[in-house]
Amino acid sequence: MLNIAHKVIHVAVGVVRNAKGEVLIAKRQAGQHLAGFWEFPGGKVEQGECVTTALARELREELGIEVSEAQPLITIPYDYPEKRVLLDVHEVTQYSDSPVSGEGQSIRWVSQSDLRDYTFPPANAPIVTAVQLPAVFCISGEFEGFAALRDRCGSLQSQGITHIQLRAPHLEPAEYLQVYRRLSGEIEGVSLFANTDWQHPNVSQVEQMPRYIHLSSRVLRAGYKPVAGGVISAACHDVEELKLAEHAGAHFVFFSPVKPTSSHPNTPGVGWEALRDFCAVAKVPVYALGGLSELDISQARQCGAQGIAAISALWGRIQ
Ligand SMILES: Nc1nc2c([nH]c(=O)n2[C@@H]2O[C@H](COP(=O)(O)OP(=O)(O)OP(=O)(O)O)[C@@H](O)[C@H]2O)c(=O)[nH]1
Ligand SMILES: [Mg+2]
Repeated sequence: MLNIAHKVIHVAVGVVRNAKGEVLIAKRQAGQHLAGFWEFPGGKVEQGECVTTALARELREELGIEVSEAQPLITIPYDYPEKRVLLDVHEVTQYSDSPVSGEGQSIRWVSQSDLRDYTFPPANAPIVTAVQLPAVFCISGEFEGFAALRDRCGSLQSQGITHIQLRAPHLEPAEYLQVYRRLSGEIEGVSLFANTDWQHPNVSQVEQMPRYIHLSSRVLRAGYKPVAGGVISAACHDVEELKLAEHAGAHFVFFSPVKPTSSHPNTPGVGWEALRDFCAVAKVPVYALGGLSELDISQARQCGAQGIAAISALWGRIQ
């Protein structure tokens, strides 16, 4: 059994991409912990070493590359039966030399979408999610009529937005689903999340659930757990809701409000330190939400978030 007093092993892990956007993975070798699983390269942070120095050293040893720039992507605390690890994952944004197998391990370049075909250690699922998610997530604001909604989403897509949550509290449930389905069919290439706040889903409705589902905190607190198979996001305002979200199988969450926001004018922002504390305990990627724009991505990342989500800053921006 795991001795709770066991020291947490701090591990520096790197997401390395090539010019095609493929990600480098390596196979753990016989004799290593979790032998046979694919992993992202990296290794243990030594005593007195900072995580970025450890990352550069491990990637030099394992792949023969020189890392000159890396950005935090996600931290994952995870308890294996035999050890506790903290995976401190960084996106390697600049490196020199081509990666080669430095320790006899198999290495492979894999497209983002094919990562799902590989078997990673149990702690790694959120890394795969984080690699596949963008830094910016749009939540829809007001719109008048379907054509305006579709055009706005199309415009955002042409500006590089790939993930949108359809938030339309003014629509009745049946109309919401109709608009959602029609829009999904017309904006290919965008992952469109259905906000379940339009109803308390029950078992019969689960059958026709969209592939991308967003759970509002009200739905979360009602104990709703979607059937497996879709991609699930959830809204959280505190760690209690985070635990509910993780229990419901959420692949990623939104944490709000980081700053005061026009959609919730009477709620003060909780601030960056609260975001940092939240991200430190989250086992899934976190989007900072509330009064933020793309100018806040770097600060959000420094706090351990995946990036920012926004209504006002993105929805109003039409080319
Ligand atoms: N590098 C790496 N380690 C991971 C990942 N996922 C995961 O659970 N781990 C765990 O993190 C721990 C430390 O990683 P490591 O074994 O690569 O450390 P290392 O390079 O210093 O290896 P060594 O002890 O053989 O010298 C291991 O228990 C490993 O199973 C991952 O994606 N990459
Ligand atoms: Mg290693």
